[in-house]
Amino acid sequence: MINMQNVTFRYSKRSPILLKDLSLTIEQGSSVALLGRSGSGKTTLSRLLLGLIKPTEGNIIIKGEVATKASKGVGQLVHQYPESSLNSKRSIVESVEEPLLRLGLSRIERVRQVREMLLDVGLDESFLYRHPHQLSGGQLQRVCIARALVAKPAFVVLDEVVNRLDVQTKVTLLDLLRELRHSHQLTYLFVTHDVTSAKYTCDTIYKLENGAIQLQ
Ligand SMILES: Nc1ncnc2c1ncn2[C@@H]1O[C@H](COP(=O)(O)OP(=O)(O)OP(=O)(O)O)[C@@H](O)[C@H]1O
Repeated sequence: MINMQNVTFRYSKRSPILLKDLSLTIEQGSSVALLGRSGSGKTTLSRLLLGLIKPTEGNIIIKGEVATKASKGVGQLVHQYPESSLNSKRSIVESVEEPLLRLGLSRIERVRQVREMLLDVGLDESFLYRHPHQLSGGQLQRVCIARALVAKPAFVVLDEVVNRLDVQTKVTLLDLLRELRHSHQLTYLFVTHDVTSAKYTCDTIYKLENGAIQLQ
C-alpha cells in the first residue's frame, strides 16, 4: 500500500538532511504509530506521504504509483487544530462534504453520505447544520475525522489528533479510531509524542530519531 524506498529529505541545499535513506512499508489495513521528539521530522514525513512535498532522493509509492501533488486526496490528513482546519462560516455538512465535491455526486447523495459518516464518528443529524463554534473540541475533531474519511481515502495521517483533549475525551476518540479501523478497513499513520496512545491504537510503532526510523 505505502512504500517508502530509500527516502532522503532536506528542505533546501543549505538546510540539514532531516530524513536519511528511510525505507518503510505500511500494509493496507494496518495502524502504524510514528513517535519522535519535537523537530525530528514526523510532520515532514507525513507531508511526503501525502504528496505535499517531494523526496530529495528516493521514491514514495502509494498503491503502486509515485506520490505527487496530483495524488492529493489518496491520503488525507487530520491534525491537532480542528478549529483551524474547519471554516468557521461553513456548516458541518458543508465542511464534511468537501472531499466529495470532486466526485460528481448529487447534493442529496453528498448529504446522505455525510450524514452516514457523521453517525459513524458518533455525531447525530443534529450536527449537520451547526457551525464549528457550536461544537466542543472533541466533537470538532470527530468532524475532521469524518471529513478525512468520507471519500474513502487509501490512508489517513492522524497528526497529534488527541494532543489537546482532556483524558476522557482522548480515550473515547482513541476508541473511535480503533472501531473505525475495523468498520472502514482504515490504514493510518498515527503521529504522536505519546507512547501510551500509540500502543493503544496501533499494531506497529516506529520511532524517528536522527533522520532514521526504528521499530520499537
Ligand atoms: N518548510 C520548512 N522549511 C524549512 N525547514 C522546515 C520546514 N518545515 C519544517 N522545517 C524544519 O524541519 C524540522 C522538522 O520539522 P517537523 O515539523 O517535521 O518536526 P516534527 O517532528 O513534526 O515536530 P513537532 O513534534 O514539534 O511537530 C524542524 O527543524 C523544522 O524547523
